[in-house]
Amino acid sequence: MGAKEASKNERAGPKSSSKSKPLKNNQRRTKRLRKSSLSKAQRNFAVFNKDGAHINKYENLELDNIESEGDDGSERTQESSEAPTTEATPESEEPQKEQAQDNALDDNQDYISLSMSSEEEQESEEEAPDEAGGEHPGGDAAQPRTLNTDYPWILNHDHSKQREIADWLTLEIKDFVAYISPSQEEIRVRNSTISKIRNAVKDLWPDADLHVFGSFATDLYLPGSDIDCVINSSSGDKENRNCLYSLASFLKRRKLATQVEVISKARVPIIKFVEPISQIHIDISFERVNGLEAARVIRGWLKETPGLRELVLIVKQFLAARRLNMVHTGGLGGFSIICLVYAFLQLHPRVISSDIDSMENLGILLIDFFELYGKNFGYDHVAISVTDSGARYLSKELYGSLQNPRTSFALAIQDPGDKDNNISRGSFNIRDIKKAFAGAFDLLTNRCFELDAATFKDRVGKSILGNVIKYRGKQRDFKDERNLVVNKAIAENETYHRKRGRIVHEEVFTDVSDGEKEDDIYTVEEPAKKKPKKAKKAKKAKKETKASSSSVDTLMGLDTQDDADEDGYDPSNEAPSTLALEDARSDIRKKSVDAQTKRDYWLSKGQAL
Ligand SMILES: Nc1ncnc2c1ncn2[C@@H]1O[C@H](COP(=O)(O)OP(=O)(O)OP(=O)(O)O)[C@@H](O)[C@H]1O
Ligand SMILES: [Mg+2]
Repeated sequence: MGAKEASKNERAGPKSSSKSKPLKNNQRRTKRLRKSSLSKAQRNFAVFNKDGAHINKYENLELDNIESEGDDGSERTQESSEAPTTEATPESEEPQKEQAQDNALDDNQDYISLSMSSEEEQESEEEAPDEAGGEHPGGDAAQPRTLNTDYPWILNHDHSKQREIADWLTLEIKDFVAYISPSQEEIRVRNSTISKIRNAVKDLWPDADLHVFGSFATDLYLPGSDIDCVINSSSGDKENRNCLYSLASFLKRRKLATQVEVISKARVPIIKFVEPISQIHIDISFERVNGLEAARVIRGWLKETPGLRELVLIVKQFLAARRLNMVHTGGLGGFSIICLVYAFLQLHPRVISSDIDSMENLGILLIDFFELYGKNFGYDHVAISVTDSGARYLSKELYGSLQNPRTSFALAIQDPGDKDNNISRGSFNIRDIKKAFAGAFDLLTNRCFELDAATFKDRVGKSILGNVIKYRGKQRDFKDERNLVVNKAIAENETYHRKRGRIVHEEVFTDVSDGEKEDDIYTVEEPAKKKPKKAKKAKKAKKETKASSSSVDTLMGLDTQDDADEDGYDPSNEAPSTLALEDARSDIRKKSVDAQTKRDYWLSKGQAL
């Protein structure tokens, strides 16, 4: 079956006659769960819990050991080619298939298996003690593994007495986020790591400065996340092969870098290395400002969007645990995850109409997120646009630059900093990502119904979130100490933007260093012969194609007659140039809210059953 055909079937949604009976039961359960969350009335789901479909598919799986990639401690400098940006070949999909088989999931192709979650976890052999004395989800006492090691966030945090199962899941999400949020020490280590590298960079190139962007500059990092940096200089000439190698060997000589890789031929040339004291992975790119601008935009989103940080961290961990977070293997990178969750919250009918408070309904929202992007989203036709002031759906037909030339079944997210850039174009393994989301929806809802039907006694020590996420690694405290230590990456990014006032793309150099210097003596490597700087590629002129007659339902992948739009609003009829205007955008969102409220389209589609 071709990608498009498969996708059409997938988009048929819950009303498709091909849906099996258990799935219908499952959908009914979900709807009830939502009602439960909204009305806060106690409901009994036991009647839906008789088909055994709730059994946790992960429970009997042995944890697979990550084969460490280049962690032999040896330093290496290697030339890597550009990461693939097109759809997966059958060969490139093979490792994940093998992994799925290793995990005995071959009888359950809907789910993507769990694996170890982060670099930090690869190194840790420690097992968290079973302080809560709880059982593994499902309560199989014969499990050979130490209990609770996969979901340590429930230690001493028992929510099993919650009347509403959805509230239990919300509280677990908050616990998970507190569990993996950084301690003072972790923030200090990141700060000092960056200071050391910045000082070294300034020693090597006095006209340059190092800035941090990515998850450290947005507070969206997991304990094992890398730090993304960029070096900008007043001469603007550091993005070339010679400079990359000079910096790599300079950092090695100063013992600031091990496991060094120079990737000079990629679209965005970088050097990658591990800082030996902190063991943090660092990526350094050169002479560009878009990441610094994106960090500011994302922090703005975080301020105005309750629940965004929580859901992003959960989805990040969810994908990391399945190795679906690495763009070079077709996974979904951190930036794409942020945009997906932001768009989801910005366009969620009940969030934008203030029907629900996001922070009090994280559980329901997580389930909705998995349902939307796992089951209902129309990947073939819909692109996602996120800007510094909101999100909207675009018709792919209107935005040719966001389309994948090889397949229509691809995630398309418009870069907030460049409307012609699809930031998720490298995520060619969207099929597995979608499957993983769909599987998580089923597992989470089934788990909710199972526990709702259980006695309070039987619930003790159980986890809902643990059905889809695990976290293994050094045991952590539940300390979110971000308010106790300044995150220097954020402070410096704010300074950067204050100094610049606004980003001028031609002038990328802004010095925000605090004057810290290292005293040690070093030898600056003689720079290799300079090559003429490559002329920057001119942006491709993109012609937006004619407006199509796609309806909101088509865009949402809910193209059914019953869901026909009552108010006739069709965003695809809006001229893209108009859509880009601030006023028009808020107008569109308003219209969109009305349409969504009237038809309550994807969220409430099942409540009709
Ligand atoms: N495809 C892309 N197009 C443009 N910019 C990108 C793209 N991918 C990443 N970036 C830039 O790099 C930054 C870091 O991206 P990354 O995917 O590492 O996310 P992250 O928030 O740092 O997550 P993680 O903690 O997983 O590393 C983004 O904030 C963005 O500025
Ligand atoms: Mg990053």
